[in-house]
Amino acid sequence: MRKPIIAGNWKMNKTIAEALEFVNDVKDRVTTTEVDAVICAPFLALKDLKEATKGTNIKIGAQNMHFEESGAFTGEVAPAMLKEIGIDYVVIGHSERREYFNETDETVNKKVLKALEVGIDPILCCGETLEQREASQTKEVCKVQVEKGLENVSKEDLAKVVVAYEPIWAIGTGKTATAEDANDVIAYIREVIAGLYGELANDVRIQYGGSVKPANVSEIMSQSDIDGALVGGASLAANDYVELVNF
Ligand SMILES: O=C[C@H](O)COP(=O)(O)O
Repeated sequence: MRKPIIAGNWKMNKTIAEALEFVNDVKDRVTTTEVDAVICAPFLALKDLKEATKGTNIKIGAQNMHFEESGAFTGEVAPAMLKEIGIDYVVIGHSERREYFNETDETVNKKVLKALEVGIDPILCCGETLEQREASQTKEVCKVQVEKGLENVSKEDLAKVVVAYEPIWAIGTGKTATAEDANDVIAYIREVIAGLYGELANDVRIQYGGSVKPANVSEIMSQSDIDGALVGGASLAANDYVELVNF
């Protein structure tokens, strides 16, 4: 049985003060232990958020990290720096990072491997553009991104990886893939993982992301292969986050 995982991805939103106000508002309302409730926040707020959520059911994730351990990489954050403050998850290869910060399948793979090595669970993102969808390339694009992202991940580590399927055209646009469409692609992604790891693919949690909100989360979560959601915009409002997690 795969434990559902609902992760808010705040992107470049919320100061430390705003982040703390948010968790203080939601922490007593995120009581379920049947769902992994995660907040992926900007780097600066992570340490304070970890402290503020101690003893609660909320887990904290970063939105990126470098794959090198240390060195001359101005402006970057190393895996051990996140591990030191107890970060639980790290989003890797979000489409915004691929588009605006030149992330490639190769760097994504290096980051996935490094996260696993230091003991942080990676959320590996994949998804197609509108152009690719219209050219019926959705599955092929996801296949390549997932296969390359998982290269050299051991069987033992596989279940620590969360995959997030986010069709780019559905991110922040208000357009959602139908729950059935999303499930179809996610079931296909599971087949791709099964092609690499056999039955262990059944232990991998795969999220859907793209305009998920309280009004559509239960329909999305009722699908057979969808194990969670990676939520941008709607995760910024405390009441919405609580509703999402308690879908
Ligand atoms: O990481 C989250 C996704 O990019 C979805 O963002 P959204 O919920 O604002 O569409």
